[in-house]
Amino acid sequence: MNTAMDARPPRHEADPVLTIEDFSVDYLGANTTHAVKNVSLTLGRGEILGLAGESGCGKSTLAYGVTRLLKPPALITSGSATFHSREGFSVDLATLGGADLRAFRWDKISMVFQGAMNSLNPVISIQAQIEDIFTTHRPEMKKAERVERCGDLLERVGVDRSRLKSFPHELSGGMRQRMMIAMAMALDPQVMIMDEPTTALDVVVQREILDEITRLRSELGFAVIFITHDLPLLLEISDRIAVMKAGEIVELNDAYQLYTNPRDEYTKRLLASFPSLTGKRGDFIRTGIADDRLTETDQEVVAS
Ligand SMILES: Nc1ncnc2c1ncn2[C@@H]1O[C@H](COP(=O)(O)OP(=O)(O)OP(=O)(O)O)[C@@H](O)[C@H]1O
Repeated sequence: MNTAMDARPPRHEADPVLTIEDFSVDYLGANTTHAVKNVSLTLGRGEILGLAGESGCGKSTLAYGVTRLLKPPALITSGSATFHSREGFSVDLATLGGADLRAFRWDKISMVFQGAMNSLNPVISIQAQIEDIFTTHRPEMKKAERVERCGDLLERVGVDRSRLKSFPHELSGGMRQRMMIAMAMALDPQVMIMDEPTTALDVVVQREILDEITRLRSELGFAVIFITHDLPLLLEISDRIAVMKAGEIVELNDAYQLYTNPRDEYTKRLLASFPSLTGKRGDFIRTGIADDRLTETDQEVVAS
């Protein structure tokens, strides 16, 4: 029976923060690659959307394309990406150029890329590197406030503020990646795109950072596009998951629905390729994070 609740559009449609429509990207050359083909999706405000799919299916190209970071031979051949600000305005990212686009990227949409922690400048202190974001984007901010904010940011991601004086080589990989996440959050963006942000880290550190991301998302309300080929990880942290294959989204659904009732053959194969997902359901719920997605019957299965 349809209730008033059922009639309501899903949250991501009712309150979108990013709308991607018919987005296509080619890499031009003797053998042109159609890396992203007519992708449409809507990211809801505060939502974690997982983007899964095997290596080379176009996940990163989509992320770089949407944020206009692609360089030739990449060419956006169709579509648009529109950001809907919580302040009430919408902007087609294609209409932004140069300084506007750079400002927009830190301010409204920020990114954490795989291996980004290795691109930190080794001879500049952590403080100076974070402070630089404020000096550039918030020039009116006073020095004392900048330093205070740098310390707050580090603490937000679980790094002691005394580390501000350290240099990148003095921090562990996990700490450096936390610092990248802190930097991406510096200007309170409404969307964060994370491309394999924890892949290079050991599983314990990876787990800590993922918990941190989900906690901060609840606290600060930003939306995340989380890209990885690690489907079990996505099932734990995502509200919805889009599965990509050969440049196209073949399935997009609520994470739990996708896990329990995959519709596309490729999604089924992807799920089956992770042994831990084919065992008892308790194997999949590696932490308590996803417990609230389970029905009572599922809870009994996990408990037994
Ligand atoms: N600079 C480039 N020039 C030509 N082709 C490219 C370039 N970068 C990526 N491609 C191709 O575009 C397709 C999509 O690649 P992309 O890196 O977006 O996939 P991905 O799903 O993010 O992979 P991974 O998980 O390995 O990062 C692949 O066929 C890849 O070979």
